[in-house]
Amino acid sequence: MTPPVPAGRDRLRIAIQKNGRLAEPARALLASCGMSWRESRDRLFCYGESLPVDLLLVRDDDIPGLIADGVCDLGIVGRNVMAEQDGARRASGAAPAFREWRALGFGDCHLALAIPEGEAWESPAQLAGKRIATSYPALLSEWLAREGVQAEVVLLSGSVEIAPRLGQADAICDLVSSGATLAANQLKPVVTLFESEAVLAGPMQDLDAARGELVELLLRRLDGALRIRNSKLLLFQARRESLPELLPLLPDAEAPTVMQVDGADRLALQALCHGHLTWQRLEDLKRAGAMGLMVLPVEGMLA
Ligand SMILES: Nc1ncnc2c1ncn2[C@@H]1O[C@H](COP(=O)(O)OP(=O)(O)OP(=O)(O)O)[C@@H](O)[C@H]1O
Ligand SMILES: O=P(O)(O)OC[C@H]1O[C@H](OP(=O)(O)OP(=O)(O)O)[C@H](O)[C@@H]1O
Ligand SMILES: [Mg+2]
Repeated sequence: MTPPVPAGRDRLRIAIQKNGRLAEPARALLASCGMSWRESRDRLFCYGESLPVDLLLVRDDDIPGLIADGVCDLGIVGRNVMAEQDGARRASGAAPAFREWRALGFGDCHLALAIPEGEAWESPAQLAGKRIATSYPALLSEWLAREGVQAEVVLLSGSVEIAPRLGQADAICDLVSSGATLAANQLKPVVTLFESEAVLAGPMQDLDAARGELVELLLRRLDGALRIRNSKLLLFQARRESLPELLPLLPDAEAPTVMQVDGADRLALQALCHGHLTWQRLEDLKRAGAMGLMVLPVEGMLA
């Protein structure tokens, strides 16, 4: 394994999930910012080749703590994990030690309270004295306190949805994405406690000067990558009189570039669209007078 760089290092270290849902998208996002790595044989540490930015491959639960301890500078982790650990620190009187630096737009899910399908839901008050199974005790306890409900929190590290069937709990509080796991366990969601996605997590304060510049470069590239993630460049020609009908069909476009085509009664237009360019929209544009429509992927962008 490549030896860890000693403290006071001028390289940047980013922790990402080793395996699991966020592992691949996190790597892909960093790679789209121009990073490449040499992997160690044990695949726990990746030495940055194109930039002095190394990766630490870990369990997602460890990422906020690694940032808090200064072992790594930044991390990519679910907002749910960060908020839970932040809540646990708050409950124990510890100061906040990490914060969300950027929302990354993948790993969407939410933390929901769910009860057996056959039961009626009226209000949180009906949970008084009940047992609720969860892997998110801090977030659940904070919600119960806000609602003024006293219930028993049953801590499980996984397979939470099965707890009611096993007689371990009366309700559950767990992550939901498609809702398939709840449905398969005859549970229904009744309250959303928390909305989550993957985030870039970092310390509360800015990084020291040596690594500050590297972080700025990284954030600049990351912001560019996030901005163009769903963006497409739209090219077409049109007659000037079609513009009033065409432009309202491009509400998500940055001010389109309009050029006169030499020797023709035509304009050439170029628009960077940030929303989804559906076939329907392209057909609407064609009907409104767009000619020779072309949709191009955007590879990179620096604001
Ligand atoms: N069903 C889901 N759909 C979408 N995103 C999810 C879903 N479940 C979890 N996530 C998000 O992905 C993150 C990682 O989920 P994963 O299941 O890979 O974690 P894990 O089993 O705790 O992994 P690790 O082995 O690293 O501890 C979660 O913390 C959450 O932010
Ligand atoms: O709404 P759905 O799309 O069904 O997703 C929700 C499920 O996904 C996660 O579990 P995961 O599959 O990661 O299993 P684990 O909890 O055992 O890690 C989460 O804990 C839920 O159980
Ligand atoms: Mg985990």
